[in-house]
Amino acid sequence: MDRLLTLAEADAHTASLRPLGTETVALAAALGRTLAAPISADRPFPPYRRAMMDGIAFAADTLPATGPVLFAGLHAAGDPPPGALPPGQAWEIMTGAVVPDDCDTVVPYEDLDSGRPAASFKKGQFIHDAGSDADAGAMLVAAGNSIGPVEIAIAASVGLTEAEVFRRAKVAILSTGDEAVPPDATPQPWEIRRSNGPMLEAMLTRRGSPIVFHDHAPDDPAICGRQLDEALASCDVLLICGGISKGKKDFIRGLLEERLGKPAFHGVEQRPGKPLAFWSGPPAVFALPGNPVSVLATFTRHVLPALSRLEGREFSPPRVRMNEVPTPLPKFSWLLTVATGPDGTLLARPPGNSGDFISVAGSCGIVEVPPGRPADTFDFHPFP
Ligand SMILES: Nc1nc2c(c(=O)[nH]1)N[C@H]1C(S)=C(S)[C@@H](COP(=O)(O)OP(=O)(O)OC[C@H]3O[C@@H](n4cnc5c(N)ncnc54)[C@H](O)[C@@H]3O)O[C@H]1N2
Ligand code: MOO
Repeated sequence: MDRLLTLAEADAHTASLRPLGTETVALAAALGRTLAAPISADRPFPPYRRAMMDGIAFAADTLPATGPVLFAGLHAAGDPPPGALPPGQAWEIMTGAVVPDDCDTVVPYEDLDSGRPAASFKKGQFIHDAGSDADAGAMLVAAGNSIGPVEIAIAASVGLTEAEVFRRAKVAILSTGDEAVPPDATPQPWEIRRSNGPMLEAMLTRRGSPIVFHDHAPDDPAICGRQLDEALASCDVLLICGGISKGKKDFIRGLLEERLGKPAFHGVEQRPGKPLAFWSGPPAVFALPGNPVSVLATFTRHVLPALSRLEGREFSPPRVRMNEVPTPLPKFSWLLTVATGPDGTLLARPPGNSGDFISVAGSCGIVEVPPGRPADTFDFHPFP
């Protein structure tokens, strides 16, 4: 490890990462991606005066003072505008139909009384005016926004079948350690089953990252070196877990230095996750400290924002309040695992130590507790 960096100093290094580029994909495949070109209105929204209720449409000033209103006919959604409405009469109109130019009011069926509008209606009611949501040519969604279901709806409504989006970062995972055997193996009493790889794969899958390589390296530098070469050749971001601290078998830094030179940093004033190392690449490499809660916390705090940046979107953590204000550590930032409490506030869910991932079951993210002095609000980094 080198001089320990503060979180802000570490962030300054990962801030050097730049978006990988853009591509055009089918609209359905754009879900979860970042928009690279704005979506603009091809016509006004709504494109015509839209009836908002099933009922009748008429010109309020022409209605006879008493008696039932005569219906001129039925005007449904999808019908072109009808001819002129005879004065004093009304169309039966359906939700989504064009309100004819010579009508100014819609009254729902349930507000009719003896065949005429109950007195309480207001002229102009239940009409969604053309262009009242957006003018033709207006930008509806700016580049840089995440594409969710609403953005898909907007894109479809302006006639897009494809979207220009930022490329996804291709991720490789290499976990390490002779003691960590596959989940389907029966471990010896001195062994454990691997959990870091499956956890990282789950996090990445949740956020839609393509995983192009996933393997486990033994504590053998020659074999591990070959695996590193294969991983580095296939990915935009390599995640290694374990083998990055001070142990006699922690040779990950040396192997990476042979290939990529000195790391941008190795060691951050944070708990858990102090031995985190980063090479800016390409490919960018994060060597995550092997303890499972360290992997969880460093991936969430450092890798997720870096993946967002490579994919064209800056992540800014929301500020949150905690159910109980945590006592800060004297010198290190605390990456504190939290869960959502029954009243919606965040509850601390700290592990016993950074090997204790059982205690953090049910957590939903980490809050960053700055060192030294107590705070009221905290940056929140949710899990994907
Ligand atoms: N002399 C020092 N020793 C340690 C320091 C230090 O500063 N000086 N830092 C400690 C901290 S903090 C951490 S975190 C760990 C990180 O060490 P490594 O990145 O080298 O990780 P490993 O030693 O390989 O493993 C640590 C721990 O995690 C378990 N592990 C590893 N891989 C997996 C996996 N795929 N699934 C589940 N569990 C895994 C491993 O068995 C170890 O128990 O170093 C401290 N030591
Ligand atoms: O800080 Mo290490 O990441 O706790 O065990």
